[in-house]
Amino acid sequence: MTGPTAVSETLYTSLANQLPSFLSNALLQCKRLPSLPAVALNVLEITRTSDATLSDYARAIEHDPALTARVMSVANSVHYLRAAQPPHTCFEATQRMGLDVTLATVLSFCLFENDHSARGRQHFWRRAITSAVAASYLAQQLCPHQAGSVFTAALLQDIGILALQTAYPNDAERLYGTEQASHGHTQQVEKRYFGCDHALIGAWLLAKWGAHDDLIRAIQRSHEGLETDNPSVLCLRVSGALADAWLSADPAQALAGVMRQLRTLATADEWALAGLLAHLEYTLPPLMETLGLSQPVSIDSVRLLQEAQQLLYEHTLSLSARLDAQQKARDALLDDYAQLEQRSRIDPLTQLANRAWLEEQLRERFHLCLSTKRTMSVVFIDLDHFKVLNDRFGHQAGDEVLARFGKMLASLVRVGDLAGRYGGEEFLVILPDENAEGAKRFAERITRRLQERPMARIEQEPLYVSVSIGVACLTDGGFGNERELIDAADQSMYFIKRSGRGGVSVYGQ
Ligand SMILES: Nc1nc2c(ncn2[C@@H]2O[C@H](COP(=O)(O)OP(=O)(O)OP(=O)(O)O)[C@@H](O)[C@H]2O)c(=O)[nH]1
Repeated sequence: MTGPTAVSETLYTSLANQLPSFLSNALLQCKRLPSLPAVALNVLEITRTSDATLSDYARAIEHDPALTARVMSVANSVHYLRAAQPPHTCFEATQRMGLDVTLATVLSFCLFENDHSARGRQHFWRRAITSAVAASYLAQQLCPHQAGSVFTAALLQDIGILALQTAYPNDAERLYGTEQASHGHTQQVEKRYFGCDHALIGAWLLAKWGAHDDLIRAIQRSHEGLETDNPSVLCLRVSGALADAWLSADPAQALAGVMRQLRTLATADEWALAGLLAHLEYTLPPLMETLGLSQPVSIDSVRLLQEAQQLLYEHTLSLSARLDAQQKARDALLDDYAQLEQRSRIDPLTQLANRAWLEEQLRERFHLCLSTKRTMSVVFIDLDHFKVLNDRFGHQAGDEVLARFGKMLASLVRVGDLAGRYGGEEFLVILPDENAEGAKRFAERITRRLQERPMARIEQEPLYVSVSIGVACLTDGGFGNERELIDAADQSMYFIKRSGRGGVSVYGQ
């Protein structure tokens, strides 16, 4: 068995270095800092050996006559007096009490004797006992060989609070007097006050006593999340939350919170909560009484679990309603976004693609054609004498013509083509996989349609318009980019303008 000297000096130094210096000074100078006699440390060591027997504990305890007397008197108390005869030896006493009670008695005697007065201490010790009982029960299910060491770690996990209460007695009531403050809240307050929380201080204190590294590390990391592969660490971390729930003013609500956390764990099925709660209900009251602690309100474990399950169920329902609402809001946002995006591509007057979308699409398709060795044509359309039209019939009539022309153009293109308004009275059509001849036929269809159909009626009279069209095909020009392709179609269109308007010209022909 390793003794106090086996503790790693490096670990103690590293923990001491993590403490803010004002705090380590205050703790080191504090004359009443909790301490554990060698006999208690020996008992702690025994908890680590999975094959330890009760007689190992009895032998260790017997080294200290005062401690032995205390253990015998607890064993003699009414709750353990099952045998007619009072126990005569420390072994009989430990046998009668069982391992957990023996350990709790030893540690409470060494750390708390005659010191249960302050309200914070009462709460502290009740939480320690409750988590220890819970942790040991859980360990019996998940890692039975480590049940003893898990019990001790849980019992001592908040020993840092005791150190802080002793070193800062004037602040203790303010910091720890509110029994209903959550453990998480206490940690935050400690960090604000002292620059670290009690888990680090507890680990440091245990290292100072010479406790084993495993115990020190378990306590140092006792506030970390539940995601761990180590079952004994998990039992310890869950035990604190369970103790808080058990001692809370609203145990069902608090337990529902713990159950929510447990549900996220892979081992979710293994948490035999009903058994655990029943164990707490029957074990804690006599144990608290034995250790001289006032009783918290008695709890019916079956009802507690039912209420917590109901709350959990209600929480799940409201959560799924919230998720539904969020999903709907998200869908609506996506719809809005899609509509906005669509609108940002459309020219409002003609309902065709706008110039920005035309240019983006042309750029993409141009490069796609080059890389896949396919072709495409563009058709550049400019309405003739539009200024005259506007001047004669008004801007509104001009708008009507543009809108009607847009509709007509849309009716002529095929799926995959893209028709858009390039500028005021200029339009552009992209025809994928179309050669110059095909694009020319398409352009002539436009001019024919305009001869057949008026684009407006002014005072019942039909108004016909003509267009000048330039066509350019990708394969006919050795174009370096999409801009050059548009310029070529534009040039061809101007050729028609110069030749008198109303016709089609193909680039390069
Ligand atoms: N009603 C209306 N007119 C527009 C719109 N955008 C541009 N225009 C007008 O279209 C006319 C274009 O005039 P010009 O560029 O001289 O061309 P044009 O009169 O068609 O002459 P050619 O192209 O040479 O046949 C201008 O008077 C612009 O004000 C619009 O959205 N609505």
